[in-house]
Amino acid sequence: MIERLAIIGVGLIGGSLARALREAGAVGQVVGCGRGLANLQRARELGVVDLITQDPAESVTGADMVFVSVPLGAMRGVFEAIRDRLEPAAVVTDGGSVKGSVVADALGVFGGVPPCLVPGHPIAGTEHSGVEASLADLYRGRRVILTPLPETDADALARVTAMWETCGAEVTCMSVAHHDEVLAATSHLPHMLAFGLVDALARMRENDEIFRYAAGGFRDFTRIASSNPVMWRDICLANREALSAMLARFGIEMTDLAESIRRADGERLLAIFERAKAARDRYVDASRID
Ligand SMILES: NC(=O)c1ccc[n+]([C@@H]2O[C@H](COP(=O)([O-])OP(=O)(O)OC[C@H]3O[C@@H](n4cnc5c(N)ncnc54)[C@H](O)[C@@H]3O)[C@@H](O)[C@H]2O)c1
Ligand SMILES: O=C(O)C(=O)C[C@]1(C(=O)O)C=C[C@@H](O)C=C1
Repeated sequence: MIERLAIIGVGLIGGSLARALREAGAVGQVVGCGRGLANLQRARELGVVDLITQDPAESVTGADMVFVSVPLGAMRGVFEAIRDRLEPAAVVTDGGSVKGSVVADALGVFGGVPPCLVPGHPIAGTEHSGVEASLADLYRGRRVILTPLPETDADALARVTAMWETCGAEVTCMSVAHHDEVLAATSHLPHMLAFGLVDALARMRENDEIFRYAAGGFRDFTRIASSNPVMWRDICLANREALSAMLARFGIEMTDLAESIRRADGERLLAIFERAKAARDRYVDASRID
């Protein structure tokens, strides 16, 4: 049971956590903190939070759990604002999509990794933003990755694990570097492909015609190109090393595919598509959390 939860950044991710914990009856009071007053007022109207403030330092007063769910570029500023105001027993965790940058921000601000910090990342989301888009069941049956450090307090890790399990998620721990490499491949690269494809097509003269005939495949593949541009700029900058390596590798694969098409190498094309179909079918089966 969390007595007082501070959510700094009451958007899709923070709002969904508050909703899930409330629905489970696992939280006493929720304090919402953000920059936009209208979004905070809406969060209170929707019953996602009880109290609102635009001051991160004020939001953590009396909080036993602090969840930071702001874009990655704003993490450091939030850490600076709350550093001297955290309760001695408070646990701090976050939902940022890249973990190396969050840990680096914490190191820079706290002068070392604070034992109360449990870096985390719910592998769940949508292309929508803001509290209005938050959902009580966003994390049900989904995975949450935690990247505890050697300094991380075992009790803090247990409390954050229990919090996510209460939301119906399955918690996995891994190293910061491994997290950032894996997510560069499975989340950040696909977003680059979707943004890149839509932008390229939209800039082509004949695109009015092209988009008119785009159907299910285009829609499925490009849904994530409607995601928040600021959030994705920050993710790219925060994970630029792993993402650049992944883009370079993928570029080689695309060149190979294009060459097979140019050479009319049907055998090679079939081999690639059969391998890909088998891998995706396996993934779909394996990614089900019952
Ligand atoms: N959207 C997704 O699918 C998804 C999934 C997993 C993790 N994440 C991560 O979660 C975090 C939040 O993403 P989101 O989708 O909830 O975004 P969002 O835009 O819905 O919410 C972010 C909120 O943070 C507030 N904010 C921005 N700067 C702030 C600051 N300096 N101080 C206080 N509040 C501030 C914004 O006003 C907004 O209400 C990001 O770090 C993102 O990488 C997103
Ligand atoms: O489903 C979506 O819309 C998402 O983009 C969610 C998604 C992803 O799967 O890539 C996006 C970013 C995250 O950090 C975690 C999850």
